[in-house]
Amino acid sequence: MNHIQFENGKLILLDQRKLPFSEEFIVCETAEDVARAIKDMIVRGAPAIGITAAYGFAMGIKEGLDVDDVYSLLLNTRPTAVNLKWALDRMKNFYKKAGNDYFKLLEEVRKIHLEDIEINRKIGENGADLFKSKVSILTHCNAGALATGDYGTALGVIRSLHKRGLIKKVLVDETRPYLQGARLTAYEMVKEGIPHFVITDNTSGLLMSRGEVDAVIVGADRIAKNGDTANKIGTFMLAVLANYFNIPFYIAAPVSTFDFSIESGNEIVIEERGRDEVALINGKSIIPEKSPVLHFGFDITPNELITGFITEKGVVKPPFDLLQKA
Ligand SMILES: CSC[C@@H](O)[C@@H](O)C(=O)COP(=O)(O)O
Repeated sequence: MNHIQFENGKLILLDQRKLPFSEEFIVCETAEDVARAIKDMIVRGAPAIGITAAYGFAMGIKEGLDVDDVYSLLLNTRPTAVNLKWALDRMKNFYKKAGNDYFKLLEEVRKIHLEDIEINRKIGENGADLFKSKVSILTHCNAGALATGDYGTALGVIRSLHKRGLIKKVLVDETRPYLQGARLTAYEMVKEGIPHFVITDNTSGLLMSRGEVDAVIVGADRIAKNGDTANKIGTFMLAVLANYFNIPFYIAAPVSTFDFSIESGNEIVIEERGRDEVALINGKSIIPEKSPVLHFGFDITPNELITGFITEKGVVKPPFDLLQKA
């Protein structure tokens, strides 16, 4: 998937707001453009925004911006996904050693980008090892190639399972209101020829009660030291349902999504977004003009509802000692 490309000093991003109906690209020429692209969700998904911000950092330094200014410009775009801070911290530390040598900075960004793809393949294989027969997997939001450097985390596991001939079907939550599932995950499933059904967000209980779901696998935006996990709004409800029906519930995420500086999910800032995303469908209001909305982008799933964390270092549970070793 060529959704994040860097050519001749410009960052070219596939405009994910337009998918699946048109594949249009946006060209970012400055760090400011990159920050806007993250804020406006032209690119989204925790690892993908980290990679994008790292390109923006290198571009900002080339423009002659102050290092702290470019760091905070990019960091203040979206609050919940910790991969953004992880990538910017790595770039800032690298800058301290390499100085403003743009080509060296760019090399480091490409490293981050390629490493992420490699990590996702490992996550995919580690996750696929959990299953020995054909399974139906339910997923929420888009934790796919589009949300990462490529291949995906939760969808990485699904891709690896599919290669092994072990996917019966993927149940794709539409993921209101931004419809990352209906628009983006379904788009990836079609491209890969993976059998799937798009379902409304309120269908999972019925399917679980009928034995139609063997496991739930989703991505994450930030995982606290105790395993509490922030992911797309609606993830928590799925975890509660899965627990009720005794269905394994997995988080698939790279080590860069773990935030060992916070003890629990209470410390995670949850993004709140504008009214229009909830109130409008295709530009038309579906609610009374006077109704306000509550629109949280993410929720926190408590660690006790999570069967395991599928990472590039293996499938783990808290305490995450193994992940904290270099
Ligand atoms: C591998 S992506 C993991 C998460 O970032 C994903 O599940 C998610 O919640 C994305 O939210 P988004 O608001 O689309 O950026």
